[in-house]
Amino acid sequence: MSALRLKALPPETLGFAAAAAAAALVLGLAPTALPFAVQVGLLAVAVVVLGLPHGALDAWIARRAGLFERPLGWIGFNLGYVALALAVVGAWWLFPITALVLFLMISAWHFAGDWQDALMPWQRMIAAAALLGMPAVFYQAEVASIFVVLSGPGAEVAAEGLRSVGLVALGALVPVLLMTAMKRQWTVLIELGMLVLLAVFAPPLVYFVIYFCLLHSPRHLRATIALAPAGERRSLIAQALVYTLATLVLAALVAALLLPSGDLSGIALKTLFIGLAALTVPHMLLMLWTERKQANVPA
Ligand SMILES: CC1=C(/C=C/C(C)=C/C=C/C(C)=C/C=C/C=C(C)/C=C/C=C(C)/C=C/C2=C(C)CCCC2(C)C)C(C)(C)CCC1
Ligand SMILES: [Fe+2]
Repeated sequence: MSALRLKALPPETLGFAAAAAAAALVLGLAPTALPFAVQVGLLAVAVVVLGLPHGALDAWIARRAGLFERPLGWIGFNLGYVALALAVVGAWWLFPITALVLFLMISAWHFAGDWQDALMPWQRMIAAAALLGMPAVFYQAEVASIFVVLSGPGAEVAAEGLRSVGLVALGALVPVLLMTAMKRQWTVLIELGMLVLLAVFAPPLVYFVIYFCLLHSPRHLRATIALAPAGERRSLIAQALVYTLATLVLAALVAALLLPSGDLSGIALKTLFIGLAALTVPHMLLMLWTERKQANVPA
């Protein structure tokens, strides 16, 4: 067996694995260490600081890929992005449970991209289904009550469905893990293995925050920054900052207009996840478009 050299692993794999191991250990020993309101606070801060910036470079990616060139094109891109995001918020308002289910499906597709270069499409599908399904397998009541906050009574059905998907995906993940071990794909093996461990020991929001903010977002950010010429990196960071702040202002406005006052965790949870769902649609469409363009397939 070839030696596993930690230095050869991508930095986000190391950071994610270390955080997952620490969280699993602490929460395994003291399962009630993090009250729900603290988990929501953690999620909010981490998503803003580490999660949002990975989409905040979308305008830069779009320009680089040739989606627009002139200032008018830039305005059109921004308006189109916001319009798509608002359409998702509208759809959630009208059809909350269908929107939640679609969000889960689109997210699985999007997160499968984290293993684009390492796994075959069917393996990626299993990995993504397990990634989203595992919290519902190990913490069904918690996932059901989060879904009810997001989409109202009746959304427990989505948690039950997700649990079934998670159970099947967990079974199917075993041969995928064995194959990655046989092929000595240590990065994927560590990431998927630590996800399983984390899903068992960490409550769903902590699980999600560690995956999304320490693996998904940094991987995407690192790939984007690597594309930029060294001289452009400063302006890239400035852009990420401005777009992140703009997103916060927009989210606060939409939440203030649409959400009735109530308990703070519920409002924060709704703003965060419905906000992420809203941003996912334009964010993912852009990723799809640029991938197709790179692969030279007509979009
Ligand atoms: C460019 C632009 C902008 C910005 C943007 C951004 C900043 C973006 C971002 C983006 C992003 C940042 C995205 C994200 C995504 C995310 C996702 C996709 C998520 C998902 C999730 C999930 C699916 C979850 C699930 C769950 C729950 C809910 C509970 C528990 C359990 C579980 C985990 C299962 C603006 C608007 C300013 C303007 C225009 C242009
Ligand atoms: Fe993403």
